[in-house]
Amino acid sequence: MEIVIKKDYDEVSELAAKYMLDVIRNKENAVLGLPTGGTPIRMYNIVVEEYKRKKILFNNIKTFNLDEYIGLSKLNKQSYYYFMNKHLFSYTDIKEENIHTPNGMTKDVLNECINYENKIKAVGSMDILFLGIGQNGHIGFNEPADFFEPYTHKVILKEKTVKSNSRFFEKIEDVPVTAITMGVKTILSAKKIVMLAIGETKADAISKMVNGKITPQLPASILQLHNDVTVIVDENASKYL
Ligand SMILES: O=P(O)(O)OC[C@H]1O[C@](O)(CO)[C@@H](O)[C@@H]1O
Repeated sequence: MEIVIKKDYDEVSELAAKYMLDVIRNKENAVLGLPTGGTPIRMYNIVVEEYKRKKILFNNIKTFNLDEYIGLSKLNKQSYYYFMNKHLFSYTDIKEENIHTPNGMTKDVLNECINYENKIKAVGSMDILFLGIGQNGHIGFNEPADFFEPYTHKVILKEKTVKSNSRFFEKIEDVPVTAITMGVKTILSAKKIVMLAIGETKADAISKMVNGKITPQLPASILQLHNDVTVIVDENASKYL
């Protein structure tokens, strides 16, 4: 695991964006795995700026998002599909059929999970996957648990996650308590993984992920098994390393 400590959010975002831009420049039909949350927003801004300077194209890029809330439609402002459009896709020439997020409105969640997993397998593998990390060490929506869930699955969100994500909603009761997420094997199947973490609230999870034992109680620790992971943190998130 390569750890890169940067001064602040801007520097973390610039390096993360560089990883994304390098992949897009070198492979016009690259497959990107993408996160939501507050952390990657500046990275997406930088990528959009580069697109606007006509330096990159998205027309053959395929994307797979890590997760989606169950019960929120694509038109819902809190859905992760909406988030991705707002921060990245709507500025680019990406084709709608190349954008993939789990369908949170499905009537058959199990079937949707299998379909999503198959769609990822069908493209071979993600060239690069970006991750944030929850304060409890979750990746995607893989919450601390007694065992690792390998493939795309339904998850019941932890109270801490619902509370933390309630900052994006009007009131906490509006936060969905279930979601569909890639599993840990899905995540590990990406050729390269780049994790971004900002702030002291992530420092404990980052330290356990890097130096602790591999355990489903800290899902991000599974990344120790991948041979090409870069973790980009600001000074605050590196506090316990
Ligand atoms: O970047 P943030 O907002 O701190 O979120 C961290 C993590 O939490 C999630 O938003 C889900 O709770 C993840 O998608 C993300 O990796």
